[in-house]
Amino acid sequence: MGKQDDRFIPVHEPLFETKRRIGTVIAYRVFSASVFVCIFLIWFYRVFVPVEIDESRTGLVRLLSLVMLFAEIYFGLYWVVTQSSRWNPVWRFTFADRLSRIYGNDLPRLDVFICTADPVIEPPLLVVNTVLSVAALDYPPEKLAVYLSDDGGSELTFYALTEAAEFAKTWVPFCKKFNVEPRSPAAYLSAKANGLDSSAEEVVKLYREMATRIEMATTHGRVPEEARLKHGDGFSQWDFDTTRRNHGTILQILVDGREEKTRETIPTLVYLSREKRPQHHHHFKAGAMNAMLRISSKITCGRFILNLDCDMYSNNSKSARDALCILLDEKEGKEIAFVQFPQCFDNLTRNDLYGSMMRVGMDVEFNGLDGNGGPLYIGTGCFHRRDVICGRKYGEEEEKSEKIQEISKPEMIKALASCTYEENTQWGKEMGVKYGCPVEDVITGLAIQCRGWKSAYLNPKNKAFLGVAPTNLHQTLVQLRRWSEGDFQILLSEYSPIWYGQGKISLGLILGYCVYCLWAPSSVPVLIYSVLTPLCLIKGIPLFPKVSSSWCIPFGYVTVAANVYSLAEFLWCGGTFRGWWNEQRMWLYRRTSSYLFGFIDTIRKLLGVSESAFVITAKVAEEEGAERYKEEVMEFGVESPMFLLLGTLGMLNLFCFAAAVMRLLTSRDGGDFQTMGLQFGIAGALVVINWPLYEGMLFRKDKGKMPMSVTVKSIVLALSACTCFAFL
Ligand SMILES: O=c1ccn([C@@H]2O[C@H](COP(=O)(O)OP(=O)(O)O[C@H]3O[C@H](CO)[C@@H](O)[C@H](O)[C@H]3O)[C@@H](O)[C@H]2O)c(=O)[nH]1
Ligand SMILES: [Mn+2]
Repeated sequence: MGKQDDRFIPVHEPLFETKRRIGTVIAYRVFSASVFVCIFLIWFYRVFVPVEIDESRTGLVRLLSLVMLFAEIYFGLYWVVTQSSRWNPVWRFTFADRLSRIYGNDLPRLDVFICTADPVIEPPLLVVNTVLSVAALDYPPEKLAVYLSDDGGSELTFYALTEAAEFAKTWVPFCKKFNVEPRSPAAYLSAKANGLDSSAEEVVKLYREMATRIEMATTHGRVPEEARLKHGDGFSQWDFDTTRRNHGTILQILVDGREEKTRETIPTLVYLSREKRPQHHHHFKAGAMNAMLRISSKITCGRFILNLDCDMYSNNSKSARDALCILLDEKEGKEIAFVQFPQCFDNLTRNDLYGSMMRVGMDVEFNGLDGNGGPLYIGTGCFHRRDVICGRKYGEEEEKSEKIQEISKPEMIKALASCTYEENTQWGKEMGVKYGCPVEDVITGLAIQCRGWKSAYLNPKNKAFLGVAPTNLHQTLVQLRRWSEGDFQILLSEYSPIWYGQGKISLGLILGYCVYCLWAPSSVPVLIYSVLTPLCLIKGIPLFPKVSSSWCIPFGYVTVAANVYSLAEFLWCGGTFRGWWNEQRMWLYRRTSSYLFGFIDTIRKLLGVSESAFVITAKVAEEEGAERYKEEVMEFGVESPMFLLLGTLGMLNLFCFAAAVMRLLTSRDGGDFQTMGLQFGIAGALVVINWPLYEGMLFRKDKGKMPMSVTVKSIVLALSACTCFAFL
């Protein structure tokens, strides 16, 4: 150990504390047990209580009840799995003042990695705001470095970054002097929409001018000549034949904190566009992260790394200090590999039409995971230890020395981001972020935990980072398709939490991972339920016990208890009733479209029929669509197989329910209701929840309605399904 390390003297004052809510947990466990008893009764009913046989169709009825049994076993077991994330939740609280007292400004180096991939989908101005927000973190600038990885290889993004480097000289000192929050200029401006202090006016004027220049350049697709002259050495790295999929490494250190003169004003700022060649796989974001890990090791070599998506700006300048309270804690902190903050968004409406907020996930489930060994790494808003993400096992000695031995020549550093550098190395396997999975971050975090590490979840009131969530139905479903597919692939991969995690992480955490890994296959039972219930309703086949039978009680209890509980939890997390209702709709749509496609895609990949792709999520909404989103009108608009499926299921249910109600009204004794009351209930609820879909298919005229072709096909398919089933 060198002299350098004297400041890391052991301190016994804890830098954070962990709290539990014993009373709530016990109450929850009692409730949970009561639900489980009823699930068990339902299974018992399906297996042992003979179905009422209508002579003519014994075989069919037996088969149907077998299929229902399968679905209910899946639901029940999945429910047991989800209990892991509510069984033992913890909350972490940090003592940032103690950190300041102990370390002063002598904090370890922190490198921030920001990924961007496409100047159209991810506008340079948005990226630059993220960069500026972290450049102004409450952290000593000589210890902070910001790396922007541009997989789009775009001159426009580079140009925007040069502008940001200039503006940062005003912005960063301004933020620190006046304690500005949030520190993304755009977010600051919209927060201060009514009235600025005089001190801010000058700065804001500079920002607006810069924003105009960047936006002009973006709309015209042309970098201003002045900028080209000023940053000649940067722009000269673009050749006339450079395309996003074919170019050499472009590396430019825009602000170099290693040089004396810039010290203590703004952090180091680096632009990187790693080499890309058509014959080499670039491994999407994971590849970008690994290139940054290597490049930064030769420039600033921060001991800690913060990873952000290009749309996730820092909303709370204290987040780095909060994270360090955990990572630098002498006792418990030592075993924690990464600190994950929640993924929160600032572009959503109150009732969160597409359930993008993942409220319960972020305010309940992640605390539950933390109690079981630590949250997943979700790819953004996460602080890592450099050497752990690079492969260090728990128990091995950490390399704390942060001295860069010598300043390497740019050409030598650039070689680290070449296409061939990783050949015959462990990069992407045992080192760095793992390759080959659409949710590379989750599998990387899991592997870290399997090497003996824990992770921690920090969710301060003042949200640390805010990003952009998709605000239209199709994009939401596409994103969820990627996630569900990726998580299911993990389950089947060699790193499966079930067999790989066995004995390495706690049972609770294995189950915690399974909650997500089983998203894709849970599409199957939901599909069964939502197809069979309405079809059997018109054919007059009862699937559930009679309304008068006491076997109805477990079915009723499970349904009511689960929904009342989920509503209460949702409201407790700050949601609205409409928000909850929207989320229930999305619960259904996710399962019957995204997850189902994710499931099918994974199977196809296993059979070698297709390959993984990463569909980048759009960060700007088209104007008319954005208006509709504000009014919380559901957006369809595109022809998509996922919509065709949703449309068909919706129509099928509508027809069946309508037909059954007609029959009920014309019959004299209401016998159908006696035997099929629960089915009426389910089908009725489906009609109500699908209402926005019916509006989009049948009544709306705007551009966001369901395309006519999808509507027609859906109706034809639904009618054919009804007819076929009727003749069965
Ligand atoms: O080839 C690529 C593709 C994507 N990205 C970047 O990866 C980030 C995430 O991509 P995005 O399209 O925004 O995906 P989301 O669905 O919003 O991302 C969520 O899900 C991903 C896993 O699917 C995680 O990696 C992300 O951190 C998480 O925010 C963005 O900054 C992109 O610029 C790259 O750098 N290179
Ligand atoms: Mn994103």
